[in-house]
Amino acid sequence: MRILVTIASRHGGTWGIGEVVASTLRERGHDAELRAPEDVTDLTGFDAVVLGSAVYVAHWMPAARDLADRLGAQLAERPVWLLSSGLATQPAASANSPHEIRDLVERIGARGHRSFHGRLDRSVLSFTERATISAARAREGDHRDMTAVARWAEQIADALAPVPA
Ligand SMILES: Cc1cc2nc3c(=O)[nH]c(=O)nc-3n(C[C@H](O)[C@H](O)[C@H](O)COP(=O)(O)O)c2cc1C
Repeated sequence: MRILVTIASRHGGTWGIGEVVASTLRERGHDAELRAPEDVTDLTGFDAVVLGSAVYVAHWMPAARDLADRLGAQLAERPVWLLSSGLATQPAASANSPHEIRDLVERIGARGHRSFHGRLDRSVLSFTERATISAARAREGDHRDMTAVARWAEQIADALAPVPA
């Protein structure tokens, strides 16, 4: 199947998660394309979509939210999986606007949503970002679990092409 993996990322950490999703889907025989949401204008030709975003100040990035708004009807016609990447240490239910994700899951009938730990490198942050993050107790470093990402992508690959009984 032809699968679009579209990921909003500011500093590249979530994009790297998207790369692992796309390469895992390819290893499982799918034709996966990785694109930034702002480069996606139409879903024609794609059989399924993985849409994801880094989380900043409790929200998905505008480019990912904008894609969900612009192409909501087309997303609703296809199998869609959502992913978020952030460093929130609170339980998922009290962090990162779970109601927004829940609304989106319902609106487009997404098959699922998965949160993955992200990456924080203070040296690449802007002055404003550093000021924002200093109030939070976010741990510096790369906390991405690419094995877990690949496993999740394998489940998507299998759901789209079930092994015949
Ligand atoms: C200014 C700033 C605000 C952030 N806000 C959140 C947040 O609200 N929730 C969260 O889980 N992670 C938050 N993070 C952590 C990022 O989501 C994490 O670093 C992520 O991996 C960044 O992805 P990117 O490299 O794709 O941009 C924040 C990071 C920064 C620098």
